[in-house]
Amino acid sequence: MITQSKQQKMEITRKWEKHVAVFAFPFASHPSSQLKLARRLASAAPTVVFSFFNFTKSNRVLFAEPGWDNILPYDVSDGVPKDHVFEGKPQEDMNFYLAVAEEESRRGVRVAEKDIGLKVSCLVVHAFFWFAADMAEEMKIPWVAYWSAGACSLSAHFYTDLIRQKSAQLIGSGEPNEEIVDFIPGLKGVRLGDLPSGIVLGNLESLFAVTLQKMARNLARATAVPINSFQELDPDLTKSLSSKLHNFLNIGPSNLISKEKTPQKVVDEYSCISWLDHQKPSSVAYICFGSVFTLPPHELVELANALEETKTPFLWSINKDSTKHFPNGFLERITANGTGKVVPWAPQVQVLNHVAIGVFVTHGGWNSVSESIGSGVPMICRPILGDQHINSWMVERVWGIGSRIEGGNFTKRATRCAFEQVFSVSKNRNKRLEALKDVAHKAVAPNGSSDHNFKTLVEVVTGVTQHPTT
Ligand SMILES: O=c1ccn([C@@H]2O[C@H](COP(=O)(O)OP(=O)(O)O[C@H]3O[C@H](CO)[C@@H](O)[C@H](O)[C@H]3O)[C@@H](O)[C@H]2O)c(=O)[nH]1
Repeated sequence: MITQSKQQKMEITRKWEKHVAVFAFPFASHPSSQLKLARRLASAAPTVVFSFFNFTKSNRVLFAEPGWDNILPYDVSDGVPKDHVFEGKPQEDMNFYLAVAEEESRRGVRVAEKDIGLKVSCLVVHAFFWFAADMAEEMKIPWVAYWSAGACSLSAHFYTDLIRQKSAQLIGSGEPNEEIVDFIPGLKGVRLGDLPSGIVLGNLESLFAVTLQKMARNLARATAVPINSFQELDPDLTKSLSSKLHNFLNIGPSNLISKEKTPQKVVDEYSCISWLDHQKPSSVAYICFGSVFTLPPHELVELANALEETKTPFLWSINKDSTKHFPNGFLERITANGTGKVVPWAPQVQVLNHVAIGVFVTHGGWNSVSESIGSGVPMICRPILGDQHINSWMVERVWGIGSRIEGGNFTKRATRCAFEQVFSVSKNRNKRLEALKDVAHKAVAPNGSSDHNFKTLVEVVTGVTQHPTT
């Protein structure tokens, strides 16, 4: 069902020159990443109206702040049958939405076109929604497939068919995780086990894996494929994908885009910044596994024990429910001696930019990796799912700006080693990290590579020509 807010009804009465539909992938940090993109586009083209399709709950949070007259939120159904009881199966909620996403999107477009009185002239959708290729063709308009992560994961998915075909021989022998794949352009030497699940390992029949394979097969039909990265980070991958896709455009990282273009209020409800103000420079481990993931309880215990034993000051963003797995008395002890702070949410970008942070312990979600690079903070990665494995491989093996936890899981010994290593290096700062941070900032600055690519994207989406920034 598609709904409208009161404010929306008022905005609809305005006269717009064009109408662009944005389909968010309504899980984890994807809607917020796609709204950032919509805001950049909306501010570059103020006479164009954007209808933004997302779940009700997420729209309510994302659109709590007013100020974006030309982005109108539309709520879509989550596809979950009435009275359904969730059993905690993997990707259960995602599968319900994937089953209805095309129907909801088509219905959404009809409703928004009627409301606004203007046909949609471009589809800007999460790349997962490959069905938009058919919609755009029928509507004779451009399909812009947005990849909210890095070139490494997109590349791995793009070559799914080739990897499956070539790795059939590899998989038969020994431990498949360890097999080296040397035929993906720009990803030489990666192990099968470092590729996102659903390509050759994991459940290849799942709706999500099938969706990603269809995305890969259809992506060359897109008019543009913008990604949330900067081309200097992955020149070889960018070259390879640019030769296969139309307008493959690195337009990020979005966390460094100037505040005027995507303003957002910084909320520090749990006083993380003032706590960090009292810590020594480069001394604190910031721990966070993204917006949805949690560690298995036994690893959470190992990590907590290692923090206490090494007396490493830490700020840990973790959902309240998971804190019940902490070792006995852990919270009381760290609060009493002041070595740590545990919060259900932290203003991560501001935290990472704080001088007290020495390392980021992360799951390797793309936004977290980008934010760490943008702040020049080294990472200890413990990937959990999806692209996090390949992102973490890049962090350690290609960019040299962090390490993966030895053995893939937190143990007291592996965590101690990782802390010792990272804190000894950070005394004279990782030079590679400093260089990447600098390049990332230059890419999004006026006339930088990402700024330039974004102007091309604005022209594709809105038809409005963007001039070089003076
Ligand atoms: O206390 C917190 C926790 C998270 N965040 C923010 O939440 C986002 C988390 O994003 P990300 O690191 O990408 O993790 P996920 O939310 O897990 O993101 C999903 O989407 C990403 C982009 O496609 C993928 O790379 C991930 O694997 C996938 O899980 C970041 O912007 C963080 O700054 C906060 O601000 N405060």
